[in-house]
Amino acid sequence: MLPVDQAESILLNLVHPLNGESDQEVVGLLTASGRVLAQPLVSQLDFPHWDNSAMDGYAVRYEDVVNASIDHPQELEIIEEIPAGYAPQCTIQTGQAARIFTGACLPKGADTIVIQEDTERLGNRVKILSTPEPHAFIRYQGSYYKAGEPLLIPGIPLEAPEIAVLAAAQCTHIPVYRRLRVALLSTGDELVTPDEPLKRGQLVDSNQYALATVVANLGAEPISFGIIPDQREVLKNAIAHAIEKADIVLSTGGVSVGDYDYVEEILTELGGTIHIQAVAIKPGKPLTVASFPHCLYFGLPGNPVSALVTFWRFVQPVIKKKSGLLPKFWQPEFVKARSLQNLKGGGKREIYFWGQLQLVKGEYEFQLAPGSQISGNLINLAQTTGLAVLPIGQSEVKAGDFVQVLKVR
Ligand SMILES: Nc1nc2c(c(=O)[nH]1)N[C@H]1C(S)=C(S)[C@@H](COP(=O)(O)OP(=O)(O)OC[C@H]3O[C@@H](n4cnc5c(N)ncnc54)[C@H](O)[C@@H]3O)O[C@H]1N2
Ligand code: MOO
Ligand SMILES: [Mg+2]
Repeated sequence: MLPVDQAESILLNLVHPLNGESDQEVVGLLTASGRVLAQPLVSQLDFPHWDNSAMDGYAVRYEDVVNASIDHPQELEIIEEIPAGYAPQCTIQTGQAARIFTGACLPKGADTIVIQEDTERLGNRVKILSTPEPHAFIRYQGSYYKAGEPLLIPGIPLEAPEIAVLAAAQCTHIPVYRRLRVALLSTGDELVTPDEPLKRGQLVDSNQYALATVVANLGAEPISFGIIPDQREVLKNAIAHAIEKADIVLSTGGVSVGDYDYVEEILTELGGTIHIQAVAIKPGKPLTVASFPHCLYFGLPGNPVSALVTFWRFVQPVIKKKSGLLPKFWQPEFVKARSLQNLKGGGKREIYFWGQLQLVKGEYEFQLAPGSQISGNLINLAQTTGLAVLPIGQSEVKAGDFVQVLKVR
């Protein structure tokens, strides 16, 4: 059995991220959400594009209002009104001001904005009732970003803030990495689909649906191969087909030591290189990983909790890294949390307990899912947001003590 951290580093070293040139496609602003930027973005626009006012008020020359106060108001002549979107025509001379609104261009000659709350309007004149700071409320051209500098770097996920930047930069054709194709297949003679009547001994294939969900949530494209019976040749054909179609294959079941556990043998027969056969993790020990020239194959254990735990711990960072994301976006996120229950360790495997991670008064707490923490029990897996980890050699975490927790959503 490989230690968890060794298995993780083997896996991450096997990942060849998508190529920013050959694996890119172009999407629009409204379809870019959740995608990963594939090329650096540079704008030819300064931000702000023009010197402009941050407030509704009057554009003035600072020297004209330097001694203004309620007792000694400074009176200026208003020579132009400048709403947002309008290009000012006049130059402000000594003794003059322009009426100006938020976002409107600063007129030539003016260097300061006086907010309208500090003024009194008298027809085409304005009394300035207090001295502003020099350059007050001016948003200078290029003060946020100068044309030609790097704006967005490849490998970042595109969400609302980045899409706002892309829109503002008039980038309407966005180069993103293509979606990863992730094939899913469930092995097992006992399995039926959720809409089939259950006969004695049968079980619904829940893994396929769980995995399709987590894969899609990562922005990849799940390709379902359905349920494959425990028949060597049928399974071999299905696996061969999946490897051909996908960047990553996730099968569940058939990786332990039972007579019908064929996955590893088939992977070897198909020319795969086996990198991992078992990991010292509970649940999830029989995790099997093989590589093919264009595909990475994960044989996840069949038990529903084992399948999801090994997905979260090993497959998720692999999918993220392969998708083109920068390391800070694919590295697993562990947090320190106060355990609300005793967690019992022991044995030869790193133990993953499932439950809820909640932030209480600035500190994480881990609430163990009640009921049986056994890999066949998917019922108490609902609402899992974190996995508390007990390393090998640690016999327990007492209620109230801290434990490392892997965030899973
Ligand atoms: N003698 C030993 N037996 C087992 C060992 C062992 O070391 N020695 N390891 C156990 C561990 S740990 C696990 S985990 C399982 C893994 O088994 P497989 O990956 O071979 O999976 P199966 O045997 O096919 O199924 C296990 C279990 O999961 C249910 N299952 C399978 N597929 C699905 C699915 N798509 N959706 C829902 N549930 C599924 C299946 O019915 C079985 O109950 O092996 C132990 N055995
Ligand atoms: O590894 Mo198994 O997943 O312990 O039940
Ligand atoms: Mg088995």
